[in-house]
Amino acid sequence: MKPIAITMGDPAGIGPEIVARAYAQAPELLRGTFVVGDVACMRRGAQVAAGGRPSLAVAQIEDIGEAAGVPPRCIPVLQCAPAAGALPPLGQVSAAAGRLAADAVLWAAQAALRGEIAGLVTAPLHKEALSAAGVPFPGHTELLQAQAAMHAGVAVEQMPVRMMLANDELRTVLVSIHVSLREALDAVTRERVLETLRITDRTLSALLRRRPRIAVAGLNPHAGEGGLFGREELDVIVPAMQAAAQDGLDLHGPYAPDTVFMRARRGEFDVVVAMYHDQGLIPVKYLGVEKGVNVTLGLPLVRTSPDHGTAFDIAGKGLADASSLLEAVRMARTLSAPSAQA
Ligand SMILES: NC(=O)c1ccc[n+]([C@@H]2O[C@H](COP(=O)([O-])OP(=O)(O)OC[C@H]3O[C@@H](n4cnc5c(N)ncnc54)[C@H](O)[C@@H]3O)[C@@H](O)[C@H]2O)c1
Ligand SMILES: N[C@H](C(=O)O)[C@H](O)COP(=O)(O)O
Repeated sequence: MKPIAITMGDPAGIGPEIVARAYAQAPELLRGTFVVGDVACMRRGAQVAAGGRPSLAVAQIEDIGEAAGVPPRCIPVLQCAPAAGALPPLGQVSAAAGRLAADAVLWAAQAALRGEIAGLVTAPLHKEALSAAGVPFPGHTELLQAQAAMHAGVAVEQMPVRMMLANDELRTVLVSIHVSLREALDAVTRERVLETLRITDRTLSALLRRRPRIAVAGLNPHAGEGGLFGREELDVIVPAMQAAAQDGLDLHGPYAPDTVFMRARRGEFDVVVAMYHDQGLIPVKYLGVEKGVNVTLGLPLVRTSPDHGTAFDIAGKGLADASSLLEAVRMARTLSAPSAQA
């Protein structure tokens, strides 16, 4: 079994401390993983996670093969880029921290695309810090899409990906992600909705080993109420669903966005396709940021992440919960099992 890489995230945030806490809380689950990032930042994270007790040791490894030889209760860390000159201050946006976070993700993406690791679990990075570091992508999803497209020698448009957020009760897949709400409305096109339905069906069929029951949220209040409150359902979403239904997809809706998540949570559907970022993510995060996992669908590699961000307000205070990161590791293991490959 190939190892899973855990990227450290933005070192000014809670990334390093939740990674260290995960190794302390769940050593069995973390067996066969290693961290990609900065050794000094991870040592600081391990001390924060220990909260005054002796912290786990951080063992610097030089290559992937060394991870398995690290003694128990040590965190294997691969220094993927030159070490940070000074530790980035906690809780602040900085280009230096954004650069360290990006370097780890780029390293792990390349390793995954070369087939050297089973997948990557990404601790949260800060999008403003990423931008300050000159990285031309808003988040992991777009960065990984670009890396995968380059690796495959195709244009980014030919490597369509989608964000899924999932917990035990609810899954949602988004038609668009890191764009303004105005742009998100323009992104509700027949082609994008159809592509989202197809990616959702393909990935969840592999995961569930049966066709998923896909509910589609409308865009407008009450899913347009027959055209009274907007026509996107009639003109865009239904035609996309009709095209997808020709391939046998199990589709339902479009339903009123304010009740479709409740219905899915009760078990009526396996997943809800949401028309934009907040429509889909609020219901999942509201159930608890400690439960959700972010999965990028459509990539030729496994990538999962906690559903929360860098939490600058609590970074370094020892308050951060590692549960979502642990769920992300569990999900990465499930998805990297041969039976789950789409
Ligand atoms: N996977 C990722 O890389 C990822 C995911 C979401 C957000 N982000 C980024 O993180 C940055 C900050 O985002 P935000 O402030 O909107 O959301 P956030 O999730 O960082 O914080 C929201 C609230 O939840 C709390 N919180 C978050 N994670 C927690 C944890 N593990 N334990 C305890 N409390 C926790 C925070 O303290 C804060 O009060 C932004 O740049 C955003 O884009 C990154
Ligand atoms: N949209 C995600 C969320 O709000 O949880 C988050 O920004 C992470 O995005 P990436 O996985 O692309 O970094």
